[in-house]
Amino acid sequence: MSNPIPIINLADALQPGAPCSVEVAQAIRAASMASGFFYVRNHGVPPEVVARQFDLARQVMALPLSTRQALNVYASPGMRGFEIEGSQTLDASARPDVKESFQCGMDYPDDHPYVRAGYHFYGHNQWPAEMPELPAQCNAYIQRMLGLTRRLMELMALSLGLPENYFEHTGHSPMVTLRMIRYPAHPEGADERTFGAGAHTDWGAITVLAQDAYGGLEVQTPEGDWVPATPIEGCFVVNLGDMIPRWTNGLYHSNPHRVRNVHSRGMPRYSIPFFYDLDYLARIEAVPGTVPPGEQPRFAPCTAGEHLLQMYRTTYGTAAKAV
Ligand SMILES: O=C(O)CCC(=O)C(=O)O
Ligand SMILES: [Fe+2]
Repeated sequence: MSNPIPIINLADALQPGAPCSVEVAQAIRAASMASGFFYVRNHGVPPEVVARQFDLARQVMALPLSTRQALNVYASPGMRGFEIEGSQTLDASARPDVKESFQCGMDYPDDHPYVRAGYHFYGHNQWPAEMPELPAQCNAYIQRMLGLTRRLMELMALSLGLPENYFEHTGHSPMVTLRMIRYPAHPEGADERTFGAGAHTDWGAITVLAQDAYGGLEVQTPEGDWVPATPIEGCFVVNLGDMIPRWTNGLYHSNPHRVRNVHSRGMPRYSIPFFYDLDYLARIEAVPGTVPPGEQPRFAPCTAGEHLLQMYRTTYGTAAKAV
């Protein structure tokens, strides 16, 4: 089957005002109105940067269970640290996810107003002492991803007929999560309710996913079929999170996706999603031109922080409610 997820070439659209920005924005609009998934190629992040992050993912997930348990996400107000296998159930009708991960975000200083206010997601990272270089290495990758997602937000604004900088104010102190996931081989004899990551939509604004060569990610099309998001060398998979349909009154989609590590011949699969989830206080309500005259917006306005907190509580169960 041909791959229905389009590939968008960012080469001549990486800078504000770049000559191909409008054409690229149109391609983003088409993909966003379909499944909300597309690949980006020539995205400006060198292959060696991505390869190094995969090396780190393998190393960090190979740390002893005792380290991973001591630094588990529940010990951190912002859900930073290790997710032990079975912690998260992305699809409430399925079994707990067969995956484990390490997640980190931006370390805002103690005197940052959001840290002082105790906003969720502005807590500190939990770093394993065994890998002293990890904080700087992850931070460098986060900065790369931030540059790319900010540009994608500009192209998204253009795609909606808005000024390129329309969303700029929503990204001042963003919530971001860098996640390095290890999927063990799909358990033999597993039933149909078993997934590496159960069917879910992402919750934030934009996700940029690096995946290894095995595949296993599937995306639901608007018709309801599941299609593979086959790995393509040099490309990231980009998908929209639920904040974008809220922002576009349902014009753009954040489609369900899921993972089963069934193509790796028994090897673990690694993936590295980067979630760009906006400023905690960013208000999310239908942007101009998306609500037909005489109609009411389909979604109640909310802040990005409120929306995200609700989703964490739903999928991590009661333990996350305590944080
Ligand atoms: O591992 C993947 O390919 C996708 C992961 C994912 O969808 C997520 O973490 O939200
Ligand atoms: Fe996802």
